[in-house]
Amino acid sequence: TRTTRPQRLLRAVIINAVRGDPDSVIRAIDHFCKHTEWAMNIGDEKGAILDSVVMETSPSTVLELGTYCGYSAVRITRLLPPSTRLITVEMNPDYACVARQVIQHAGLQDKVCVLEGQSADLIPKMAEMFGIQTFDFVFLDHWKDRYLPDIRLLEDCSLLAQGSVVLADNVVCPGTPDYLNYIRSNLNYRSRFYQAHLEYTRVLDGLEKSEYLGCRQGKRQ
Ligand SMILES: Cc1cc(C(=O)N2CCN(C)CC2)sc1-c1cc(O)c2nc[nH]c(=O)c2c1
Ligand SMILES: [Mg+2]
Repeated sequence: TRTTRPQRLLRAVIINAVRGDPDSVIRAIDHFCKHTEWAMNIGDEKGAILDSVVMETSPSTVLELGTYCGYSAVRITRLLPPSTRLITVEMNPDYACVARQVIQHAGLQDKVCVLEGQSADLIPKMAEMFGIQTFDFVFLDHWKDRYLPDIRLLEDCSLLAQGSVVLADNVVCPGTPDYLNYIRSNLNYRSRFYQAHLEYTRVLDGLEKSEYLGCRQGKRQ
């Protein structure tokens, strides 16, 4: 196939969404994925849960790991107050290129920084790069095997504060058992599972929301 799936998704956004209207971008991507071609955006069912967690957190500093085509970056950023920025990390340059165009079509380019590179390399530089201390909200949606090492790295870099919220996609499908075991048995977090379905399918999936309680000791027995 001449074009890639992200490029075909971008074309659907350009054709069907109103420039500057984030909700129409979200609708155009969901329509494309339901009726034309499945793609690994969080989607509308889990997206509504993401929206509610973002709104209840009302974060000032936001980090997303795993941009893909920018769908969740648009979902999150459209809910943020004017002065707040989203930092989103994507290791695949082709995905990052499409995401920047999707985000621009939504009119949110001034509120989103798409960082190309590996989360493991970039997390230690975040505080210095952006002049921030901690993230109020972190969305994990990059790769199941990186959730656990990256949450540990965020802790080690003191990038989580008491009250910080970490939301993880795909904890059932494809599944992140090591991350779930860690976060649910760790006294420094209060976790809650939101049952849902894999985007655009009837396959079971879910989101895990974990509030960082600050640095206590020990593990739950
Ligand atoms: C690539 C893929 C295939 C899945 C699946 O079970 N499939 C059966 C059903 N058919 C229809 C689709 C394909 S689930 C999934 C996936 C979904 C996400 O939300 C992801 N988020 C972040 N990073 C990922 O690697 C990621 C992968
Ligand atoms: Mg996902």
